[in-house]
Amino acid sequence: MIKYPSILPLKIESLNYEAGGKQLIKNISCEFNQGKRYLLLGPNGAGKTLLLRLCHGLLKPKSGKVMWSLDKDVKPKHHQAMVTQRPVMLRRSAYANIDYALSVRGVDKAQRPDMINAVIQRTGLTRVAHKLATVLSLGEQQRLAIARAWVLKPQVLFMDEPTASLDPPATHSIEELIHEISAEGTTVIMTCHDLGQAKRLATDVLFMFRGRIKEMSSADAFFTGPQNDLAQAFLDGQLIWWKRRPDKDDVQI
Ligand SMILES: Nc1ncnc2c1ncn2[C@@H]1O[C@H](COP(=O)(O)OP(=O)(O)OP(=O)(O)O)[C@@H](O)[C@H]1O
Repeated sequence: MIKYPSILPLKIESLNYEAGGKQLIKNISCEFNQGKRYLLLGPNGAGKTLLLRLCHGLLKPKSGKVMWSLDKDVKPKHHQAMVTQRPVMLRRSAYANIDYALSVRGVDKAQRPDMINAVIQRTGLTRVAHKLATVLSLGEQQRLAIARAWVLKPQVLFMDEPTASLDPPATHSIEELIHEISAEGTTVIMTCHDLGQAKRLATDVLFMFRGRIKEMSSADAFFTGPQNDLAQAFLDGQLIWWKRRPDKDDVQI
C-alpha cells in the first residue's frame, strides 16, 4: 500500500495554457483525491493530454497553479509517473528498461532485482523479460511501460490513452493492471476514448470540451445522466470531433 505522507490532494487553480498563439486550456480549477480513478473524457482536441501534461509538470502553465500537498517533506516529482499512448523504450531488454527507471529514481542497486522480478511477474512479462524492448508487441510494450511506472510505487499515475491501438485481450489485461495498481492505493488519472472502458474503470469523470472542464462528477452520476448538454451529446455519440473555424471559434454545437 502507498505510504504517507501523501502528495494528494492535487489542487488545480485557474489553470491557463497557451501555445501557437491560442489559448488551449481555459481557466481550469479542480481537485484530485487519493485512491480514485479519474477518467478524462471529451472529443479529439478537447485538451485532455495537455491537462495531464500540465498536472505532471511536463508543461508550464501561462497562469494558474498546480498544487500538490503542502507538506514540506514531500517531493511530488518522486511520487508520480506517467504512461503515454506510445511509450518510448530504450534499446535494451525489458528488464534493463525497468532497472533504468529505478536507477534514475536513485534506488539502490542491490534492491533493484527483487523489485524488477516482482513487477515483471505481476505484469505478465516473465517470458519476454530478456528480450529487446523495442521488438516487443504493442501490448507487451504497453505492459512494460506500466511495469516501469508501477515499480516506482507512484502515489499518482497519469495515463494517456494507455490502450489506444491495442486489441481486446491486450486492452483487458491493461485494465486488470489498472485495477490492481489502484487497489494498492495509487490514484489513477487517465484519458481514453472508449466509453465502455471508462465505465469499467472510472470512479470519477471529468468531461472536457475546447480546453474547459464542462462537468466533473462521480462516474455513476455522469453515466446515468450528465448535467451538461455537451456531455450528454458526447455520450450519445453526437459529439465525436470538432473543428476550429477561424472567426466562429466558439459557436455552440
Ligand atoms: N504545442 C502546441 N501548439 C499548438 N497547438 C497545440 C499544441 N499542443 C496541443 N495543441 C492543440 O491543443 C488542442 C488540445 O490538444 P490535446 O492533445 O490536449 O487534445 P486531446 O483532448 O488529448 O485530444 P485527443 O483525444 O485527440 O488526443 C488540440 O487542438 C491541439 O492541436
